[in-house]
Amino acid sequence: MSFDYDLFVIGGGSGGVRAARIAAGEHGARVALAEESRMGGTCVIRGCVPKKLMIFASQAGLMAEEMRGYGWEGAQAGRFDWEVFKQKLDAELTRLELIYTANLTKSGVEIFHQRATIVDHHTVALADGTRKTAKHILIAAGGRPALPGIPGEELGLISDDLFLLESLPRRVLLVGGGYIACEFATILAGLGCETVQVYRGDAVLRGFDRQARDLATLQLSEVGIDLRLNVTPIALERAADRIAVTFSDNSRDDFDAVIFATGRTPHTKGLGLENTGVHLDPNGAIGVDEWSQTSVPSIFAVGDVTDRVNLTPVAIREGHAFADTIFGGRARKVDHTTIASAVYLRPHEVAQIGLTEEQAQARGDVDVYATVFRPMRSMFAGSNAKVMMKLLVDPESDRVLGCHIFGPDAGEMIQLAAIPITMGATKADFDATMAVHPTAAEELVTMRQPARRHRRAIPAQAATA
Ligand SMILES: Cc1cc2nc3c(=O)[nH]c(=O)nc-3n(C[C@H](O)[C@H](O)[C@H](O)COP(=O)(O)OP(=O)(O)OC[C@H]3O[C@@H](n4cnc5c(N)ncnc54)[C@H](O)[C@@H]3O)c2cc1C
Ligand SMILES: NC(=O)c1ccc[n+]([C@@H]2O[C@H](COP(=O)([O-])OP(=O)(O)OC[C@H]3O[C@@H](n4cnc5c(N)ncnc54)[C@H](O)[C@@H]3O)[C@@H](O)[C@H]2O)c1
Repeated sequence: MSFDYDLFVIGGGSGGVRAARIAAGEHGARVALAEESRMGGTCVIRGCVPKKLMIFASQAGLMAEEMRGYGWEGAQAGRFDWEVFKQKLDAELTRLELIYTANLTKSGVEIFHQRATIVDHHTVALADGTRKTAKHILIAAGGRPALPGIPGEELGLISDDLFLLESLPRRVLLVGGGYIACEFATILAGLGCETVQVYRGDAVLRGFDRQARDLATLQLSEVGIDLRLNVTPIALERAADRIAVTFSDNSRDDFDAVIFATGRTPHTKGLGLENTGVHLDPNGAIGVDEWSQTSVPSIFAVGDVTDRVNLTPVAIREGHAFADTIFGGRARKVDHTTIASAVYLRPHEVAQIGLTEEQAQARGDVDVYATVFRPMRSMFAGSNAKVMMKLLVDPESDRVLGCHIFGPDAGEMIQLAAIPITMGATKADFDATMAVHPTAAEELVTMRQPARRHRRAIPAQAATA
């Protein structure tokens, strides 16, 4: 049977673009890609990139405060001009979008700037009504913000909207305690908005190491965010030009904007999957095996649409491995077990790789090398901000099971620590590494004594046997 293409990719985000570029450019496959919005997807257009630039923009106040502590009398952040920033941001995103498009075209990928849906195991329909056939279809449709399902939620915004605002809200509510809520609370407070964040749990960033979570929770309050824990909104109403919110503790408050950062769901709705028999997980994610293959042999899926680990480098790696395996004659799987990530808060970031202390303890014996201290730079300026470094070590093998950092540029630090940890480094390897002085990161190679040792309790019967 002959097909129009060897591969048709649905979605021009991190995973789709990489798969298409490698399949066509490196392995000579005939590839087409459909993107219904802007090329580059979530990361480039409404995620990692604009978010990180906003983080950089938001730290002027903290920097000025620190510099006053160094003797720069009267140092002030000045007035932030959202319009100026947004013009520059738009130009930068357009530049990146064009680079993504040009790289695909250079690799020989045919691009369709429209929505695609699946008709059958080898056929895709484009929004203009044309149909294309392909030996393989790759779904890289990403994820979408999920709303909590409360009355009046249509009055709220989602993270996508934040990059399009005409002006910044004076008083804003962020709902959620995950990556996006914490990063955007930090950004908006840093840019001068009166920021309230509500989270239904007792410490933000569930899933991270508890000690790091506690420090992050404290920091959010210390940078001026009104963080309210164990509470969640139950209804939104329009009140003149504001939004009135009722919370689970019966309190009420008014805001200029409410932003829901209550998780993301795989973007599988309306994709035509019912025409294929592709198996979906209960949360709507596309079920795939270790080769990113769905229950239909000709259809594959990578990235957030599979809800494995929803991070850009993971989507990219999955797309690349798929292209190498199917078109490059090089079978490659992605190891999802040890993946570093960072939450870009200010002044200190949260970064992690491997097991948390709680997970390591549940797994068995673990030695915890941890230190919490005031770093030289901010302490000199009079700040109480604390840094945490933690290594979790298996006492039997000496292997480092996890590393957690709360501190300035923790994301940069964890990237480097991730190399030896992914290679299987032991605590002795860390100890053998000469420190770089004076840095905060040197603590990672100078912690000699465990702060605590967790030992699995031996059941009484086994102990006496
Ligand atoms: C605010 C925010 C900040 C983030 N920050 C970070 C970060 O700092 N670091 C990090 O690693 N990750 C971050 N992420 C997560 C990261 O952006 C995603 O994990 C990553 O973009 C997933 O890539 P993907 O290829 O799976 O999907 P996407 O990048 O979402 O791409 C999917 C594309 O498919 C298109 N599409 C969907 N359906 C169709 C269709 N039927 N036809 C045609 N086109 C279609 C969409 O328009 C979209 O462009 C962030 C996410 C958000 C929302
Ligand atoms: N720095 C980064 O790498 C980065 C940044 C942003 C996003 N991301 C990726 O994007 C994903 C999505 O981010 P996110 O912050 O939206 O999701 P998340 O899963 O990290 O957090 C969702 C938050 O919303 C809360 N929540 C969920 N349903 C709720 C409800 N009904 N009512 C009240 N609260 C509710 C959860 O308790 C949680 O605190 C992340 O998991 C991550 O994979 C990564």
